[in-house]
Amino acid sequence: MSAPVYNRVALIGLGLIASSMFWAMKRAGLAGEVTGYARSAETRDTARRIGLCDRVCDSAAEAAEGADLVVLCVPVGAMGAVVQDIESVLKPGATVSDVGSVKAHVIEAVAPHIPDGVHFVPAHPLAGTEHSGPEAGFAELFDNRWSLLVPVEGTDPDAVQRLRDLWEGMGANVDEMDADHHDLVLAVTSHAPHLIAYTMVGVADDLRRVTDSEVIKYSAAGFRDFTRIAASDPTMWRDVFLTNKDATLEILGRFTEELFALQRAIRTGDGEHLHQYFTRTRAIRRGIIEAGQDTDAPDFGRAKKT
Ligand SMILES: NC(=O)C1=CN([C@@H]2O[C@H](COP(=O)(O)OP(=O)(O)OC[C@H]3O[C@@H](n4cnc5c(N)ncnc54)[C@H](O)[C@@H]3O)[C@@H](O)[C@H]2O)C=CC1
Ligand SMILES: O=C(O)C(=O)Cc1ccc(O)cc1
Repeated sequence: MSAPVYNRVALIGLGLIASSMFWAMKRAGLAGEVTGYARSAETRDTARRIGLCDRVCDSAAEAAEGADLVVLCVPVGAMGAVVQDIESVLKPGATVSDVGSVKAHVIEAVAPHIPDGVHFVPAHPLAGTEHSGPEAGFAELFDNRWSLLVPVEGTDPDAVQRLRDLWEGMGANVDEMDADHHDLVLAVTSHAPHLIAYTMVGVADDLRRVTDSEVIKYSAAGFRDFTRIAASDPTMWRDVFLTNKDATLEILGRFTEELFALQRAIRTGDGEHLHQYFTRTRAIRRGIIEAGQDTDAPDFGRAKKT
């Protein structure tokens, strides 16, 4: 057990990430008391029933009042509204953080509502599953995964270090990045791939009407991964695409160009083009493995502990 990093932590939005944070903090004794708030009474009841949070509150302000760390764990599009509910109760010296999958938009929506004397340190754990809600979380979710901190310029280094201590205590490896770079990297590694998975499952579903259940019955591993990813929470992913619009469109534009080139190679029988392309992508995968950065799970973001 470590010494607590924060005496009081408030989790706003009790879904997969908040519940995993709660169990991970408890596992390592990182917080004295953890309060929680969820918008729906049903989620709050579930949280109370399963012992998620030391105290489940009926408003975000009640949960955040007196907290040393408040973590916004709601969909990216809801962050701005949630911080407005709590801004008047934030304690001087407290830190506000978030776990949103997009950073520039969250900073734009949240930073104007952070009172003087309160620190704001945005974060993003690169770990998740296709499941959501208060019962989806588990203490090991962040073990040996990256968590990215995205502090705005001029942020108190002690506040950043303390949040780093918390994430490391929850098992994660921590790096710092600026918001625009984060959003571009995530568009390539997470956001565009999710959109492609959604599309591929939609296409297969259309086809299923013709081929009956064969598409699912005989699906190989690649397609199974697509169906897992495409089962992710619709609200969360709608918000990701609407708030990381420019970077996602940039990557999708490049993707479409390459796809058209491959499509043309197939149509014209240009085996040389296909072979060269696949040789290049195979070398990339092998390079990743040799560098010790392999993902050893079908999901995303595992990093080698150094
Ligand atoms: N699911 C994943 O794999 C990952 C998600 N994230 C980010 O973490 C955040 C939370 O995601 P999850 O825990 O997966 O979601 P979730 O769907 O499991 O939980 C979200 C919670 O926020 C609540 N909520 C929704 N709108 C709200 C509002 N307007 N006001 C108050 N509460 C509201 C929901 O009722 C629910 O309790 C999102 O910003 C997401 O982008 C980050 C890393 C991985
Ligand atoms: O389950 C998967 O494959 C993921 O990609 C999990 C995930 C989803 C969203 C994030 O912002 C970070 C990680």
